[in-house]
Amino acid sequence: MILTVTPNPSIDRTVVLPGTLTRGAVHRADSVLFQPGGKGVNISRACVAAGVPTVAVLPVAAGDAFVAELAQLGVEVRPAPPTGPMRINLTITEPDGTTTKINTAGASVGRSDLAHLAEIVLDAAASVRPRWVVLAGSLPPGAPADWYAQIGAALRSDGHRFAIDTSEEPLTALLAAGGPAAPDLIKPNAEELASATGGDPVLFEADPEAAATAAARLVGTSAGIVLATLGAAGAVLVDGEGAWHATPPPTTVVSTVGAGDASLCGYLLADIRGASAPERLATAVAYGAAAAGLPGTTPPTPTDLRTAEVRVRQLDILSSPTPEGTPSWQN
Ligand SMILES: O=P(O)(O)OC[C@@]1(O)O[C@H](CO)[C@@H](O)[C@@H]1O
Repeated sequence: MILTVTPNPSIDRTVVLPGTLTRGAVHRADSVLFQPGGKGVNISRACVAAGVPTVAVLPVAAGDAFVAELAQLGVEVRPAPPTGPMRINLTITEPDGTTTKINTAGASVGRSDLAHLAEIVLDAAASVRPRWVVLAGSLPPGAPADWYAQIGAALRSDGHRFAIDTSEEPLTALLAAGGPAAPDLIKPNAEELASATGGDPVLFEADPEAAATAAARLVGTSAGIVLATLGAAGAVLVDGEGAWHATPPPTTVVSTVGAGDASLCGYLLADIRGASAPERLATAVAYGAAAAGLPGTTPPTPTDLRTAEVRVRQLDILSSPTPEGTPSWQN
């Protein structure tokens, strides 16, 4: 069972262009997709496709078509306030896989809405006893940047393991909080890793060792495990035992939307079945690559995966011991 929390869900509208996007020009679309979106929602959808039970907590009215559509896809939703209009996020894809995304802000929340959302998350976690709670995506306007840190600390004190995929201020606030609010797992992309560690995202995608070295600085202080996705360069995994890099199979990219969510989901699914760290990373990368090969925000199913073609290698970035003989991030 994986419990996902998406405080700022979206309807993902994807416009598929037959050619290259030109700023200022009029285009005619090949097709248009409308899909339920938001990072936690995408993870719940991938769980269902893999046959793993999931519950998705999100601010939405119980009678909303969004909930009905997710129910039809097999995702059980625990609705929470506020129930303002669901935001619509726009994706434009080009035939070569170039993906342009414009995300809107979402409905504003007040203090009591957030308290109610937190209560629903904690109640859901207490009733379904998930193997993982995933807190994912941006926070809606009006939410304090440290909302994830607050809910993370509450989940931790109730004995839950939680993973986080977020960006900008909520990520900064979470990493700064540390202590009981430190997540068991974070899944930054190259840009988020760079913003958290002061590095260069272009360098991280070109040099996975550099990405892993930066990620290692967060392990043990800001997070238990870092799974950093690096686009076409695959992903690196750094935990208390070591560091690994995995490259994806050759992939014809259709839409990169949700590839990071799929990677995180793949990692968690492999973790639940007791896989080793390199296997967890391989599954994450297979899921991310499969998602990138699918249109719009379409989560992969197990039949889309080419896990055997993922190449994993151990990185020796953690092998230089401190004088006491333990890697510095474990001190
Ligand atoms: O604005 P956020 O919350 O950061 O991201 C939202 C979003 O881009 O994330 C998913 C892909 O990861 C999409 O389904 C959705 O539109």
